[in-house]
Amino acid sequence: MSIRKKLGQNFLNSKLIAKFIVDSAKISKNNIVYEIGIGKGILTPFLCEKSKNVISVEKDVKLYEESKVKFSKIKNLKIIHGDGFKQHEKFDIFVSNLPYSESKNAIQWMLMEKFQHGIVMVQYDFAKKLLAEGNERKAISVLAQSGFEMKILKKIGKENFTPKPKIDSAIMSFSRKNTFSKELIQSVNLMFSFRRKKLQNIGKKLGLEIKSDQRLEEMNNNEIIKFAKKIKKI
Ligand SMILES: C[S@@+](CC[C@H](N)C(=O)[O-])C[C@H]1O[C@@H](n2cnc3c(N)ncnc32)[C@H](O)[C@@H]1O
Repeated sequence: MSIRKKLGQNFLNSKLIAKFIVDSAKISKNNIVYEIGIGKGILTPFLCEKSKNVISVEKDVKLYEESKVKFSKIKNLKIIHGDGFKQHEKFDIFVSNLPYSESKNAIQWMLMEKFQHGIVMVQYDFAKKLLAEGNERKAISVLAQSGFEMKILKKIGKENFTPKPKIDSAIMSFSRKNTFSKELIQSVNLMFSFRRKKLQNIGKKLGLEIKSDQRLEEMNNNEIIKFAKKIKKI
């Protein structure tokens, strides 16, 4: 697979949309903003104008080097070469046009972090999956809905990216409700791997005695998280 595909390098080509993203992030002069994937840097200078500091991480060494040169005069910007999901930086607001190849990981990472709100671009279909209800829910929908208040702010046509991807995107807002541990996230994923099973059968598989013939798909998000906390202990 090419680096471009592996790292989800479809760059936003509209300054108007970049400004919309930055305005939606409701940044003030005492905020530290964290960006994953500086790319060609369409968001970054606008983020720097509004905030106290911006930390931007880029995995592609070529793009990292280019942006170091391009933005050498911006004093409140720190650019890091590496994996944005493996840094230990403190920040208030998360902003990213996410590499699509990492959407699910990114949401799981966001759930474990402590920031209050974020603006994130994802593929439109993935945004719909995050907001899915009832039977349509996946583990990631239950997790994201339990951790964040989420909204699609704007659908963005694929023509606004270079190179043009196959599908449209969506700008989403995320407001923190809960933070989750890695173990809890794993238990919810585990429960969904037994999707059609009754709770007592899921329990049996895990060596737990649970007296309930309720099925996962009949449970609301709170009930699923409560059950996941119970099995997390094993
Ligand atoms: C969809 S592009 C967005 C780039 C730019 N922010 C924009 O809006 O045009 C995703 C960027 O994330 C970078 N990237 C992919 N995975 C990454 C990771 N794990 N950590 C940091 N950067 C990553 C890619 O190299 C690419 O520059």
